[in-house]
Amino acid sequence: MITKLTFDQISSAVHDAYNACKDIKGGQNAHYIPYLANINPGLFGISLCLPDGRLISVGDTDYQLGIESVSKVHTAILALEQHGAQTVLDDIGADATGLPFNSIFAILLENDRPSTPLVNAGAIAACSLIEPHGDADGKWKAIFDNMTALLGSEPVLIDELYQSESATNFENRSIAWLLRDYERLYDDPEMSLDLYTRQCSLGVTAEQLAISAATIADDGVNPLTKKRVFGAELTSKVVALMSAVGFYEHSGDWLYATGLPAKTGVGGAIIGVMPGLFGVCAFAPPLDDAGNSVKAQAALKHLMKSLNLNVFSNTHFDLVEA
Ligand SMILES: NC(=O)CC[C@H](N)C(=O)O
Repeated sequence: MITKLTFDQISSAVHDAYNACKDIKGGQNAHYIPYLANINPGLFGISLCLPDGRLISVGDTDYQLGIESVSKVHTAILALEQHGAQTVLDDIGADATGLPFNSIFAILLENDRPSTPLVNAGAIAACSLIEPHGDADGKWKAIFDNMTALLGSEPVLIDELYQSESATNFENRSIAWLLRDYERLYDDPEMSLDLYTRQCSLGVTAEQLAISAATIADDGVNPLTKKRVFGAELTSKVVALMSAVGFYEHSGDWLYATGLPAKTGVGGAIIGVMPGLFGVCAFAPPLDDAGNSVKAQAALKHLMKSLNLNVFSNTHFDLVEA
């Protein structure tokens, strides 16, 4: 079924979601990363980007937030673009772990495979896969440039966050060396870990993240810059990865409740992709027990319900002029 929607109707739905959720309490900032523990828990914003580049933004959508695990999507895209879908499946995997994002147990259960580039193990493995092999500066440039192309503008490294994470990421260090032992890291472990930590420490706005989500929804063409960032055949792979594990151990519940393929980060952002329709980002720092923003989840759930959209249903919308 095709629903006709105007820009104003979509804009109202975004504003309604904001107003309905702005007073929601609950959750707490990521406490294990000192920088994130101290950011203002009251920040909240939603930004939605349409394939024609029009943006609808409400709230704190120009606040520079820590991208954290949302960056796993961006670097997975780069690994897919550089190596192809089959190599990423063979070398990393695409399975949901059903376990927390930093689970070492998941690596053991998955018979030595990192399992998916959207959990910590697979994301560190993805950084190890990025070309040019053995060249930390060259790899960082590739990760940064790819991120910039997806966002449509440059992110900014939040040095304090990078230092904060580097000083406390002992679990991720264990993951990197365990993968090394299983021959599931494809470059130097400390270098791969550092690249991962650095990409998680990039500062981006909710608006930039919505544009990157819209680039995925738009089959790899950035709706603002109009530049092709990745091959259209990769969209379904990226959306499949996000659907399978975007909310870690809560991924099934999320997808069942909302029908929105999405990916969270402990900085409080969630990006959502409706292929062909829009990319969206909601942001609020307090998290649930799985590390997913409480308020951003509520806002995206509200939005999907009021637009009557679901990736598993046959309702699509045609954007029409009023
Ligand atoms: N889920 C997340 O956003 C986790 C990212 C964080 N940098 C970590 O590795 O723990």
